[in-house]
Amino acid sequence: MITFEGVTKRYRDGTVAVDDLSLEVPTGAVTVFVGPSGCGKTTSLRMINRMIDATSGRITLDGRDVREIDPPTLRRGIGYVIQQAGLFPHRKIVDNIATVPYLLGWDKKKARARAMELLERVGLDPALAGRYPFQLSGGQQQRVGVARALAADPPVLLMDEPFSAVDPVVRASLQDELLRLQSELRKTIVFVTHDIDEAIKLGDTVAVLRVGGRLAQMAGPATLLTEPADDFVRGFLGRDRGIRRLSFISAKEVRLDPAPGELAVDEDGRPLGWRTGGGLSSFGTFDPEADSLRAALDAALLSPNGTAVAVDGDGRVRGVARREALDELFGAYADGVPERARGFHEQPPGPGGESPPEGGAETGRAGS
Ligand SMILES: Nc1ncnc2c1ncn2[C@@H]1O[C@H](COP(=O)(O)OP(=O)(O)OP(=O)(O)O)[C@@H](O)[C@H]1O
Repeated sequence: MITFEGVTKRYRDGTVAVDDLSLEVPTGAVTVFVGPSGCGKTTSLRMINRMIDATSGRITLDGRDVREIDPPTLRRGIGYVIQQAGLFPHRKIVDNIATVPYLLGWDKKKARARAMELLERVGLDPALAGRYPFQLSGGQQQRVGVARALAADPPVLLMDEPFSAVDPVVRASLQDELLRLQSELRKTIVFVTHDIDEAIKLGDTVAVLRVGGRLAQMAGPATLLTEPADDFVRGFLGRDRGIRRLSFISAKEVRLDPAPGELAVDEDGRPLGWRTGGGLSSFGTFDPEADSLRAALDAALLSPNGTAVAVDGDGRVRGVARREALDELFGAYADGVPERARGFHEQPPGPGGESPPEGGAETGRAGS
């Protein structure tokens, strides 16, 4: 665990970037620092690995004051990922990833083998190993940045706006990849962003900072959306809080009815459409085992009769969710949403999970 205990950072010119910050970063989870430009996110992050030293207060890592640990030793246990990856331009990808193992004195063969393993782990083609950074796309470079930070298997990962220089589609896939990696690796991650949607998607816990480096609220994303502490947090969260909250409720709880005869299916039981006058109309699907209530609602809205089609992982019809069944759950959660700790946070679709089932359905899958 990392703790901030009354941490203040005053720069030489008198700017107070962080003011009496106290919070706990739990082990094995993603904690996001989010807030407007200049609120002290980067300063807070860099005080953890002592790229910046606090003026007063104390930061501990597993109970030890980081000031008692010499910076090179401290940083060996802390991976660091920055915007635009910060790769060494004259080193091949494989050697970029192996930077820390080389520094640690690993033999070249072992370090390179580790780099190749990580290249695959972050979803890159091993054939890219021999290229130079300029020969990779921005998204690929960011993946290399993540691989490099993971090379020596540090328990802690600091990520400073790592995905903000790429376009929204690439950014979403990098976020999904990080969630997937984290479900295997369970690192202690501190992630800085100014994008509240990214914070809500990635964070197990989200710390909202206000300018002046003061903590406005720290909570799980569902609580943040349900109970913003004040007008600043409410304003920062923006619109659609009610809909976005639904991403934190599993669609498992939706009551299913048997599929009616109006729903046409193919020979494998996959939906084809709702029978209307002369043909088939559109429909939306959701997988109750994997999707959220938001995805189920979206699926209902995609069907002209307001009924969502529930499918299994292979896209076969399991039943239907009528609007009344969805409304029951909306009512049940009107006062609050259980945190991810209660067992659900919509995970990114698995490989191939984004393609609609055959028959051209629009799926109700909604990003969180
Ligand atoms: N070396 C420095 N000397 C003086 N002031 C600084 C220095 N570095 C940062 N600051 C100031 O400290 C405050 C916090 O900066 P910081 O970079 O931590 O914020 P941030 O929340 O990460 O911002 P952004 O989202 O724009 O990157 C800002 O007012 C900034 O201008």
